[in-house]
Amino acid sequence: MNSKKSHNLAETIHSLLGFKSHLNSTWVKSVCDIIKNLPHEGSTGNKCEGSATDSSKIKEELAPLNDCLNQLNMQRRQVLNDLLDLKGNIRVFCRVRPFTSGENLERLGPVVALDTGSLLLKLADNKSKRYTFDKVFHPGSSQDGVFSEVEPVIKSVLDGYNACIFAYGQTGTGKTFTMEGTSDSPGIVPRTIEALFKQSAESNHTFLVTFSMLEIYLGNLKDLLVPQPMRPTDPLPPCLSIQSDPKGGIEIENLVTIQVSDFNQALKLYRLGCRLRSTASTNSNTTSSRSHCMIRISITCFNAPERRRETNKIWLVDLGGSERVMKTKAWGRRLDEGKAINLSLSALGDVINALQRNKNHIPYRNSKLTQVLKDSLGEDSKTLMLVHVSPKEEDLCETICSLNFATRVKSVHLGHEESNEVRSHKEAVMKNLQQKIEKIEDERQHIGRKIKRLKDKLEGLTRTGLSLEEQVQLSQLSTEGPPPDLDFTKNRIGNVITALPSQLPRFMRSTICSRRKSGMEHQRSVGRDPVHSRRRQSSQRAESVTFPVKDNSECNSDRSISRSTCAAELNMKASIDNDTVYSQDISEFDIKMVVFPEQDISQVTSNHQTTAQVSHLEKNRSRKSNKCYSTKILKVDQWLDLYKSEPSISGYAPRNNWVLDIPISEKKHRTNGLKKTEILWNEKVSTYDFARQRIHSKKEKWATLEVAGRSVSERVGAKPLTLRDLFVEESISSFISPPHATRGETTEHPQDSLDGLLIEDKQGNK
Ligand SMILES: Nc1ncnc2c1ncn2[C@@H]1O[C@H](COP(=O)(O)OP(=O)(O)OP(=O)(O)O)[C@@H](O)[C@H]1O
Repeated sequence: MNSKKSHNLAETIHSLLGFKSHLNSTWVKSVCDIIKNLPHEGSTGNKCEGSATDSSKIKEELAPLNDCLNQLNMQRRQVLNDLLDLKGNIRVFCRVRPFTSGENLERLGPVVALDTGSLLLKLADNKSKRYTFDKVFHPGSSQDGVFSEVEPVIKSVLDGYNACIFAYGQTGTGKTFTMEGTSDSPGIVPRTIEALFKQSAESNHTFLVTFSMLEIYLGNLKDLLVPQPMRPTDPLPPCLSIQSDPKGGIEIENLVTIQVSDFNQALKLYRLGCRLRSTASTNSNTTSSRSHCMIRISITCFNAPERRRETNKIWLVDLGGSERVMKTKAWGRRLDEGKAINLSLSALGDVINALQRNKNHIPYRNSKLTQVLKDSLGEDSKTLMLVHVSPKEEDLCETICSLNFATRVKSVHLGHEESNEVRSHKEAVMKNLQQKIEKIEDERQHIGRKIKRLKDKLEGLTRTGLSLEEQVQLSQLSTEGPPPDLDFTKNRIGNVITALPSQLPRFMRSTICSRRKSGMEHQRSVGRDPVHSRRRQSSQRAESVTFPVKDNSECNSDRSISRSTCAAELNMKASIDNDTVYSQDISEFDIKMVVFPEQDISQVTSNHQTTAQVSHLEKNRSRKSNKCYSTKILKVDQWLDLYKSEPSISGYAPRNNWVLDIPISEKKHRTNGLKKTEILWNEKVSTYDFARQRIHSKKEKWATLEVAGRSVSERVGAKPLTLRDLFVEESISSFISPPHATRGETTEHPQDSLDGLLIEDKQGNK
């Protein structure tokens, strides 16, 4: 059965729903079950008897092996969980950044790493304070070393647990280095993706892995996999809103979720997403992250009862840098960003602290960050917080703040300091568990290899059951009703807004005031000049405010009011204050309010709906009460097709010519025989690597070079780029996204005018 047939079949089954009274969701489920168990085309008909006997023999051999593997999986899950329980479901690590070039290496810093679990902070007057964590990574620690401590959590994710890994710390202390890393030393995100795929391949199950990436900038959620408009006439991407289901599961409406089949695909998506992150130059970091960057990897596995959940997820979060605004002397937009980051970080601290203390009330609703992570923090989720500190004397205050935050987060240990005896007993038990895990792992691998060999043999003889995709379709059909409309190719950005809610019951859909219209949509419906309509709305500038609302609905949504700046407009205004590389900051400037189901139904009734329509709504509501919001999963091609006819992908600047500001000076140099030009873009250095791309001829200058405007990332005279071009262009050779500037670099040829800017090609032609 190919996927097309399955899709049609799914549609056909669904179209029969409601025709007769017995054709209800239970009926759909039983039909689906029958289909799942049907023999396949290849396995019937004129198959020779010999191969049938062979395959039944192989199946006979496979059955006990699979049972055994499942047993081992279950054992491993149990032992690993015991180990993590002992270690603590919320663990806090501390990483001390080494001195970087340009910093005064002669003076010793105040942070002294004592052993693998504690560090000493030297304070004034010969005083010092000792801090203890689950693990301390010294300045010389490697990315490998860090990841080895993270790996058990990844295993837990494959076992069906939700997890969250955070990088916390003052700006410039190495959070992005730890999470993203560099080409030579990849960080936690690429390693996690790699480990997930590697371990899932070794498992006897098939996993459906999806990738999403968003950032929380100034309190607003922004999809990092959606190219963002830079011109006022560009359509706006759909608004993201947080939905919660009765079981406490969190889903983000409209968040692009892409099915990834291997490490390379996921990594390419990650790197494209990294390009869209809001970064800016601050006193502390030339490429400071001004937002929380969140990567969500979801895993679905059917028919694996030993897993904790059928679908679970891991969030990898590079938090915005905490900062003391007094010190950074930030003002204007930088100040707003700093405040928004600090507010949400303290909300995160409150949540983790409340979880650690088993409090009845967990204040998830105090920030978007904690709302998004609600189902991945606490309960049986695994949480890792990596707190980063600077080795510098002048950062002592920030270091104390970060260490106090970390101590607060692991507060469960406070006041319950274990005696040496208890600790050594615990360590012995953990060691024992660790050895057990290793033994089970060896056995698993041995049996896994046997199973693989047999399966390969079997595959040559007969086709296996339904593909994962078919399983997903059938599963969605049997649990939620309508199959997801995967035909996105005809939908464009604006249409997605309308396409998505059409599959939700009315009460789940956003109201007029909750929906942000795309530029095009707005133009169409209001018939006004989009520039004017936007400007009218963009007068607000603030961070998101969330009001806790008592939720007595079966399917509550967080009711929030978001206001923020219209970046498209701000980009147009040349202000030195607005130099955040926020290519996508087209955030909401209207009031967003997600209406509760009951309220919505009563509204509909009062709007003279027929009884039949209301009962249809009710039916939908009860169907959706099992699962409030179903994620639409796109294949990479479907996602690329969504934006295939974009004239230019303004949000994603090509990797090696990252131009988002007015160049003020440039320098040229030669590295390994390759000519490079580095241009200082208003405190931000972009590297042009001519070995990789020859696009920098005179004709192909960026608009920024010719127009004395700001933040126009559009090439003049060059072929317009599509998302597909950029996706294909991404090479896996390096992990790092935009070229990271080296601090303290000076320029050789300062120049104030754009006219004199010369770009060299590989041959050195000007
Ligand atoms: N462990 C490390 N080893 C080597 N270099 C490091 C390490 N940690 C950080 N760095 C370097 O320090 C600089 C700042 O690091 P990074 O940008 O990761 O900080 P950050 O905490 O993410 O800052 P922000 O919050 O402003 O984004 C980078 O040049 C990075 O390469």
